[in-house]
Amino acid sequence: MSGFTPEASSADLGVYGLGVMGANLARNLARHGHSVAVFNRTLARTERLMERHGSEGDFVPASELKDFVASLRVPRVAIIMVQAGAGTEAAISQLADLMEPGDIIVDAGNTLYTDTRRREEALRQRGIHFVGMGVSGGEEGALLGPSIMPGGTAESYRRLGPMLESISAHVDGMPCCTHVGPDGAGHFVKMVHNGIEYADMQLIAEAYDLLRHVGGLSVPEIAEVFRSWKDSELDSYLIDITTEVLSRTDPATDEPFVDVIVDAASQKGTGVWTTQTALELGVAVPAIAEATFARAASSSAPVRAAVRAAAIPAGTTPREPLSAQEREAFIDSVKQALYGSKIAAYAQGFDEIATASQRYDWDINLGDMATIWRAGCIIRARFLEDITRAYAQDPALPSLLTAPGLSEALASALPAWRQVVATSALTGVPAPAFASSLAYVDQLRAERLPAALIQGQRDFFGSHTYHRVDDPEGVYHVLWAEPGRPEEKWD
Ligand SMILES: NC(=O)C1=CN([C@@H]2O[C@H](COP(=O)(O)OP(=O)(O)OC[C@H]3O[C@@H](n4cnc5c(N)ncnc54)[C@H](OP(=O)(O)O)[C@@H]3O)[C@@H](O)[C@H]2O)C=CC1
Ligand SMILES: O=C(CO)[C@H](O)[C@H](O)COP(=O)(O)O
Repeated sequence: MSGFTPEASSADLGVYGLGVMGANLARNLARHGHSVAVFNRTLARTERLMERHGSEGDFVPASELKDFVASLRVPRVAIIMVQAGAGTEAAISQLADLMEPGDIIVDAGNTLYTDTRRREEALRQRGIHFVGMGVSGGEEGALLGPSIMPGGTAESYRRLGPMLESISAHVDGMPCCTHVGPDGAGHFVKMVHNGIEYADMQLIAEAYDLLRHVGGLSVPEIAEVFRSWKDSELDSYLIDITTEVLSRTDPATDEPFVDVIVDAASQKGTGVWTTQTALELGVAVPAIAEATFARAASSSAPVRAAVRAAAIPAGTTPREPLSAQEREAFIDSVKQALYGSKIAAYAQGFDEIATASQRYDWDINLGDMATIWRAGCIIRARFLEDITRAYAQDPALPSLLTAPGLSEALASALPAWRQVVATSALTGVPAPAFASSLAYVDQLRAERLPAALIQGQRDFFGSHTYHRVDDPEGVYHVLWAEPGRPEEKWD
């Protein structure tokens, strides 16, 4: 039986959890010259890392957690990269019992920011810095340079920052890592990153579906369309990987690979958290919510089967093959609808971050968030350069929809976008995220909303009161049950 007993105080920092992300994060740190203590609950993973990659740098493996902690130089830094929920809770509590005031525990997994706030406060009472840190980039990003979003104290960032910035992705020499803000700010921003990721993926999937079922394109043709969008404002990692997935043929059946995958999208929770949190904060994120609901709807197999069996008719417009000219025009319209929807989805995500930053006094720099998402992470895209520029010009931008450049792009996309949403409704090829993103823009640009009627209804049934346009601060109520229905002004 093998076992590792490391030398005391021999490692710069440690990684606890050597699964997909943890192992690659540890390798990335070691490859950048840091001596990295490594520990995993199941020893086999530590052994595998050492066997396969032990020569890549200065690893300090430990079989026992107490030896792992003892191997860290003071003040100790331990990065946890384990399953969210009970696994993370267990790892934090075990580490905290072995650490001392001044030490730093980093939770680098996807964790709900309210848990991070709670843990940060509890560990602060014990003098231990707790850092909730978002990491994005998947398996490859963790190894070659992720986007890193650390929260916690400024003091902990002074110790962590240089190590994290050394292993993050870089754009024009700038690291895709910055101190996001105190306590749960880092995990909050990672959560919204994932919410935007859900929306972006759903929008791309809707574009694919419309091109296939309305445009009549074959899967390889759609792959070529996506490939050509790389030379446009839509250039992004998610478009790249979509092209790869659509270009694959299943070797067993010779069918397009996408046709052999069960059409039920899974989720691990970050889209739900982003949507729930937006509801709690009172921020509208319909594209993110719609993307999350679309995954749920796709996975409701019995409900889908029952409704399919009910033979509810499809759209009323006959789906005749488009002429070559119509096809090209439709492809361009879908492209514009995708870009317009994407701007709307990012605007929603940034709005959610801005609202939380105010609520929790985090002072998050939105321009910095766009900057660190330009490379390394799943939502990396050319378009993030525009967002970075927009916040550089006006850090207090009320909405990305109003940013110079983006508002013009939105305006120019709108006619085609409306056509695409109308076509989706008429043909019955669903495009919920395209439609809700469009409705979001239309709501925000409207001079008057029917919300006034809702206020009237609320006042009628529940005396919930309303404000008048000629006295916006005053509180009014109509005595609906009394003759003549007089209006009262309340103090
Ligand atoms: N995969 C991805 O693309 C990304 C994942 N993340 C986040 O990173 C974290 C790790 O994910 P990933 O590497 O994919 O997961 P894996 O499933 O590959 O690895 C899970 C790790 O968690 C450990 N673990 C589980 N339960 C416990 C426990 N009770 N006590 C101690 N250790 C435990 C496992 O140890 P053992 O070997 O003993 O089972 C293993 O090391 C998650 O929070 C995830 O959300 C973040 C960004 C991207
Ligand atoms: O954090 C990530 C990417 O940024 C993880 O890959 C996460 O698991 C993605 O979410 P889901 O599994 O719900 O699609």
